[in-house]
Amino acid sequence: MISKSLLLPEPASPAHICPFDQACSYLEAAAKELNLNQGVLEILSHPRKVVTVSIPVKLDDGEIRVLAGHRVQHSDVLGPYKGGIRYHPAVTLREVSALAMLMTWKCALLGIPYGGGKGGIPIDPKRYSVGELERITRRYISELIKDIGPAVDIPAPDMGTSAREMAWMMDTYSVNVGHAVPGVVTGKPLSIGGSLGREMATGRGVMIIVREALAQQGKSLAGVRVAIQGFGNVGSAAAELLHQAGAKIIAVSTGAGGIFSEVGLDIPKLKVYAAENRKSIMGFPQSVPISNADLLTLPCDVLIPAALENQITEENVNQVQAQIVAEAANGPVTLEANLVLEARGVTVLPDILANAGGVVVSYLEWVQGLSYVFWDEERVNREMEHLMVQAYHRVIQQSEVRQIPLRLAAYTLGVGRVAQALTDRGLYP
Ligand SMILES: NC(=O)C1=CN([C@@H]2O[C@H](COP(=O)(O)OP(=O)(O)OC[C@H]3O[C@@H](n4cnc5c(N)ncnc54)[C@H](O)[C@@H]3O)[C@@H](O)[C@H]2O)C=CC1
Ligand SMILES: O=C(O)CCC(=O)C(=O)O
Repeated sequence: MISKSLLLPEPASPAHICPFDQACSYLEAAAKELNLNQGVLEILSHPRKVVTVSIPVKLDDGEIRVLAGHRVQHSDVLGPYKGGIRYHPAVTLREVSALAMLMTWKCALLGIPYGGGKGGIPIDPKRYSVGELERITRRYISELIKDIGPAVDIPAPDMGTSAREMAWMMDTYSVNVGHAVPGVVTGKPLSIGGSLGREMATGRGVMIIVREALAQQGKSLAGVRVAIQGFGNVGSAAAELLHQAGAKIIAVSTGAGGIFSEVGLDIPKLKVYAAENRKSIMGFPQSVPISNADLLTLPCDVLIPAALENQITEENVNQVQAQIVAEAANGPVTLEANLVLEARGVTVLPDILANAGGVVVSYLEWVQGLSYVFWDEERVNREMEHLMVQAYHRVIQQSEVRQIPLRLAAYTLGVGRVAQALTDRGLYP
């Protein structure tokens, strides 16, 4: 039995589904399948570095508040730590640590030369003004100056952050070191070295993986009924591209609830509606309201959770009707629910594969920045699609050869690659 993590506080209560314990369980299953050395497993079970900083911020009304900012660096065996920064009230050190570990396997699975990291601040960004968010972001990055950098640790957007925050981060880092360093973050605006295609990349990757999974069942995207939880960066891009490919998006949601249409939602119009209504989708013409809970159990072909972790659990898994669950979010299906879905023959496309389009285009952005040559969007999308499709087929092959489910197949590929590199490098002597 491994000691989970010496570096992290215990979860709040035994009943709480701890994302870090879940991530360790998946790692242990992969280690068992690979017959991995116990010492290697022990190393991979621990984040290499855990940083928590205080972020004092003066709010617009003069109040001083001190926030916590986390950055967890799980592994840099294959290259610089890589992963997004999340602004959400539910952020905890254990959640960020789990997400950092997932990034390590994701980058390894996709064959891109990065380790895994993740950061987060437990705030609801909707409750702060733009000025307050800028001050919070700049102070957070100032506190992390020595821990990040284009060859060290490269943040990117995650829930609650976007190109805007990446620009503030790039500027703060650059001012601190005395010269412009665009490569310190990815997911930046185009004006400072961002890549065409990054904004839609995670959703595009989800569409590609769903398309490949359907093709394997002899089906196409045309007419397939899809329900999507979360209509942010990932959910809305996936919805748009699936809609373009002929799928029928029957339901989408945000944290405030969802909307349903039996004939399918007009996604381009919905995107305009949400942009005009401060991201709210409620009241969209020719739709009826639906709760987030009901969305997950709708009769549909493909279910895409694209918001938070732990959305499909032991409690609701038996009501899930989709034949394909594509994990656009990180960790939306719990360990127990995953077992139930697998036993029922539902195809679960695991997060480290299904949502890897974002980090792949982050990598392409970094490559373009380092080479000072920028590509057109068609090339970015083509290169990303190539890497995603290759990874999909590697996972399918691993699953068939070892007779294991797709998640375990993906994990064995990611974990196996890192373990090999760790051993070749000499186990961090
Ligand atoms: N942005 C990226 O490039 C990547 C994001 N992801 C994952 O995708 C997921 C979504 O991220 P983004 O789209 O970037 O975030 P976002 O902040 O752009 O959008 C999040 C969406 O989820 C909704 N939401 C929040 N709480 C909810 C709840 N309790 N129930 C239902 N919906 C809720 C929000 O209203 C919003 O529509 C996260 O799990 C993230 O880690 C994964 C890979 C890359
Ligand atoms: O683009 C990146 O570097 C990371 C995206 C991310 O945080 C994720 O894949 O979960």
